[in-house]
Amino acid sequence: GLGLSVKKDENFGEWYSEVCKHEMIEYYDISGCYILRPWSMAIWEIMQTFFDAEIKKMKVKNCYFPLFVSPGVLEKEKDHIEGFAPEVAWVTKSGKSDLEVPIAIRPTSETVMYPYYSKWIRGHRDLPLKLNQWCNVVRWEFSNPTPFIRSREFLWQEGHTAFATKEEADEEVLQILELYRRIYEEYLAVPVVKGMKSENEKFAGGLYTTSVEAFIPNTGRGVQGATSHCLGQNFAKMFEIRYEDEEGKREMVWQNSWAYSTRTIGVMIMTHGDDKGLILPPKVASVQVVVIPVPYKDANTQGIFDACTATVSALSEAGIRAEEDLRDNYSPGWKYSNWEMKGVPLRIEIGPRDLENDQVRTVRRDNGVKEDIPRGSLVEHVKELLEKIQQNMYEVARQKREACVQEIRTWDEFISALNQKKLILAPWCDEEEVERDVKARTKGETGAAKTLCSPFEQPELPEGTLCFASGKPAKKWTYWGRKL
Ligand SMILES: O=C1CCCN[C@@H]1CCCn1cnc2cc(F)c(F)cc2c1=O
Ligand SMILES: [Mg+2]
Repeated sequence: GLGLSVKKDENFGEWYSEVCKHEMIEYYDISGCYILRPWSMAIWEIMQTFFDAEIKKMKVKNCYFPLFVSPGVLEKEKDHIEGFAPEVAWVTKSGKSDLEVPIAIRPTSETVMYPYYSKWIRGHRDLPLKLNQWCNVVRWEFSNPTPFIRSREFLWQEGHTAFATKEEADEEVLQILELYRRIYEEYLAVPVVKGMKSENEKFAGGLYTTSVEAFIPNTGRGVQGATSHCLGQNFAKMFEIRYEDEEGKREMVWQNSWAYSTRTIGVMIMTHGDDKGLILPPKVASVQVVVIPVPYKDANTQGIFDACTATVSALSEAGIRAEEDLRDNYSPGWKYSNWEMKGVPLRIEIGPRDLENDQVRTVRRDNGVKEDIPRGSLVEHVKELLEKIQQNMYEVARQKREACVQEIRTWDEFISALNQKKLILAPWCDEEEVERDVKARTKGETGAAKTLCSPFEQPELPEGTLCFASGKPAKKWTYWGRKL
């Protein structure tokens, strides 16, 4: 049928899968792989256009490294790879014959790129080196595949930069993190928390990891939105990436790496969708306004169609992404449901009365509000409406997320909040052993609780506040929760 077979609050997993199938993705015959159809690819491209322009302002250059990794190099990284080894996909044959040596498919590109960073970086004039690539990566994950959120192949950008000083690296980590916040909050209308990952949750190969964290109220689960790592000099040591400084001394470089992926689209769908389907934030909607004729038996049908076409061209000339749906084999009602399912943020209806009054009827997808606006002030009205929709979607999502935040002080309060699917803010002693202990004590079929991040914006931590889990003096406020 046309509608969704389940409600978002009743069966979130099934709801999400059905919503995704309304032209965002198609399931593929290899488990964990999905087809990105134009309706979602357009979202990826709009974000890419923004982010690519922003990193170019930061003097980052795009490049492209091979998909294949030779085993020697991949295994060079004992510590950070060993945990990931089961996820690495290998090419072992070509045609009928076995390859002499199996070749890995990149799950991330440090080991592909850094041998060449070592070759290219000789003197301090070669720094900073700032490269990015837009590509796919493959991680043969075994936990439940979810469209956009967890797939065996996904699209991302991965930035890899090298500096002479730690100060430069530290600064860039936060500049990139701010871009990730903007992608989520300004484009996807999804509120995120900026913070530092714990020692346990950070990228093991790096020095520290910062991230933007989202939260899905329906499931009470946190989801890592994007990461920006400072790698310190760890990879410089491993790959001999040194430069000759002004005094002729050979110094190791300081490096960062940072990524966001098509997971962003899944977080947006989960955050905004409702029981009528997708709701697209106007900033990332490939069709922001759909214009639908409402002909009436003997009324001036051609006049109505012409008004629709004129409306679309007026909006398009103003830079608004508008489309008319003049298909004569579907009723207006069917079209309303179809475009609501696809999440088009604003609908314009033009019927006989609208024609007479030289007006159009607008209907917002986010809150259903209808408004008749005169054709004369169409463009500025629609621009205003799209901005209001964008802002409203963000505010609503932010209020829903804030309603889930629970500040706790004791273990019992922690467990109770966890069972109520809350986003938990707790005073923590910041000891790795304690985080491992919390994971162990909260393990269950719905997954253990772990730290999401320690927010840069720290609430007041009164002297003498104790860690909720260990009873030791708390050092910081940290968000905890189950993860998607
Ligand atoms: O997260 C980023 C930003 C972009 C560049 N990479 C870093 C760290 C990636 C961490 N990571 C994440 N997943 C992995 C999966 C693997 F199979 C594997 F061999 C290695 C990794 C792995 O290193
Ligand atoms: Mg992983």
